[in-house]
Amino acid sequence: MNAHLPPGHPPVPTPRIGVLLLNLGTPDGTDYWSVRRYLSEFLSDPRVINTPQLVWQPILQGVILSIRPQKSGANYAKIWDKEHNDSPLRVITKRQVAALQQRLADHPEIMVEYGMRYGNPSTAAALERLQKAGCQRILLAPLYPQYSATTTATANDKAFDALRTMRWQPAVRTLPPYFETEEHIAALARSLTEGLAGLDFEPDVVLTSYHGMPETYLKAGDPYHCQCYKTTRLLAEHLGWKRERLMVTFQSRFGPTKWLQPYTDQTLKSLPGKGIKKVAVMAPAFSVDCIETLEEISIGGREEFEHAGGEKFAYLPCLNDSEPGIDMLEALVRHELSGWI
Ligand SMILES: C=CC1=C(C)c2cc3[nH]c(cc4nc(cc5[nH]c(cc1n2)c(C)c5CCC(=O)O)C(CCC(=O)O)=C4C)c(C)c3C=C
Ligand SMILES: [Fe+2]
Ligand SMILES: [Fe+2]
Repeated sequence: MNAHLPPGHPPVPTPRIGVLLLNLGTPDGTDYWSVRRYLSEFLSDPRVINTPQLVWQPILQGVILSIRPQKSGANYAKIWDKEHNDSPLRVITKRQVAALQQRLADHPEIMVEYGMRYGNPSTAAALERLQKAGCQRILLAPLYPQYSATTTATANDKAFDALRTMRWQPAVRTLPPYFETEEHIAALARSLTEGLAGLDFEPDVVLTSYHGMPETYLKAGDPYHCQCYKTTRLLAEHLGWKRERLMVTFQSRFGPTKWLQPYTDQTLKSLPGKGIKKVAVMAPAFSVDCIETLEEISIGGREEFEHAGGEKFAYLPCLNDSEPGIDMLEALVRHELSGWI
């Protein structure tokens, strides 16, 4: 095609279609400065922290970023992927990209990439790669099943910020929240059933532990809370379980304000006293295992539960690049690309 271009004309790539998996991001290392850089970018996002920047930045840059990177860095070190010397969130996301690219092999024009909202690889760099490779149509796929302004919206915002600067801007679509889709619920059900089959005990209850958020965000209209409860209800219905076999809790509290309740840590501490001594925990707000699941729940939650008298504890991994997880991603992506492929 380029053979007919006049001298000096920029090359014209063959048109392709991009699928950009978007996730939250993670530090480049477990050292103080890597974690500080990441947390500073993350916690400076007004979609995440609603306090006016004039008030918030001195608190963040002064108090929080003096202490938290050390504590978080030590926690990241507990779960760091030694083989790849990288964060599990990035390692698993890369595997999702490779698996999805393979599943879409019947469409060689599709190019799958990933970008992070905070840290590396940035959303802007990923979009530039896609655009340079000739992707004139791009599906932005924030990998958060439940919508929240603190996750889905800010991931899309970041992508749109980058698109604003492009002379040849691709057409874009965004993946809607997929918490209630048949594909998502079926994937969770399969993953849960397979996870339970691998245990040497039958849990009295399964906790569906969702990342929390300040209660004020719910009151301001963020639908995340309701979408979490609906995910669990649909999962119970799909499995034919009594709803009480699944509990909804919220984890990863940050700061002194009231967050969505019931809290996962307090629930785990209280269950043994109520005679519930065997539990399994899954985390359906996370598409990929990360510090919040591998450290906070699988290590910390287990300790809290056992310390309170719990006898059996299992953490069931996220969908990650498992077969049910990639089946789901493939189906969601093919659906969203309809008319383009
Ligand atoms: C006000 C603070 C936070 C809100 C609101 C929030 C929402 C939210 N987050 C996720 C998914 C992830 N969060 C992760 C880490 C993380 N989250 C917060 C704070 C808020 N999250 C902090 C401070 C951190 C950093 C870790 C730490 O210092 O303890 C991650 C994991 C990143 C990793 O590197 O492994 C994910 C994923 C969701 C779904 C969500 C929705 C309400
Ligand atoms: Fe978070
Ligand atoms: Fe609600």
